[in-house]
Amino acid sequence: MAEVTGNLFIVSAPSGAGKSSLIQALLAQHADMQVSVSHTTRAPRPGEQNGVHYHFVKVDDFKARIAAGEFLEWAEVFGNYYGTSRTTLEHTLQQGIDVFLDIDWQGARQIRQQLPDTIGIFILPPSLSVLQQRLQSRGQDSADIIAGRMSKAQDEMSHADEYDYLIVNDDFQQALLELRSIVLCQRNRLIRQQQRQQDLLDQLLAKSTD
Ligand SMILES: Nc1ncnc2c1ncn2[C@@H]1O[C@H](COP(=O)(O)OP(=O)(O)OP(=O)(O)O)[C@@H](O)[C@H]1O
Ligand SMILES: Nc1nc2c(ncn2[C@@H]2O[C@H](COP(=O)(O)O)[C@@H](O)[C@H]2O)c(=O)[nH]1
Repeated sequence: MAEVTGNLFIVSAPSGAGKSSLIQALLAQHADMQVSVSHTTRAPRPGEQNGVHYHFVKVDDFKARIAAGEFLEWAEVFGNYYGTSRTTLEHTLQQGIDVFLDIDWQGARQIRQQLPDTIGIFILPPSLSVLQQRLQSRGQDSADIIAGRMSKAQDEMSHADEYDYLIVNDDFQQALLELRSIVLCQRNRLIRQQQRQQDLLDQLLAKSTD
């Protein structure tokens, strides 16, 4: 039996809609899934650890990695660079591990062009005022940064129709249940599909040796 590769899930949302919280809550229930740790030129927030939340790098370092083709996707978001390491992601998927990318719509487009089987999930806030309250109550960004992120929220949401699934994150537990259902259904589908392909291959090989 051939090895089953992992599923790749992209989760996007306007800043503060709750995508990181939802992914972390799902991973707490499924230790066999992982979230990709991006590189960023953004300064760490209080409590953020290098290599855990992000790989924090300088702009020159990030640009050198772009030039070396290290990123499967990268984008400038809210004035900082963010990118996904190609080799780390490929290695994790090859081990059969499902991976989440917490990335913006620009990165999602780049991934879809290269890996069309990727499953895209877009998280919507119940309203813009709730989004603003969440950014404020998170208590990690200045008023200026929150204003900048709010000004980009509608632009990010205008790309929601490029994704396979939409989840409105109003009640957190309900949204988590929806995310979990999508992920588990897709996982079962991929396992069945890969098993069918393997069965077909086995039959062809058996015939050719008859
Ligand atoms: N359903 C919910 N109800 C109330 N608060 C929520 C809900 N979902 C998330 N939050 C809170 O909203 C804040 C923003 O959530 P989170 O950091 O997960 O957003 P995000 O989409 O990952 O943002 P960013 O793109 O800026 O990283 C956090 O303080 C989180 O605890
Ligand atoms: N295209 C990419 N976007 C990314 C990546 N990592 C994070 N992000 C997105 O940036 C914003 C801001 O994140 P924050 O941690 O500063 O709040 C958010 O929309 C993330 O999804 C990436 O590797 N590529």
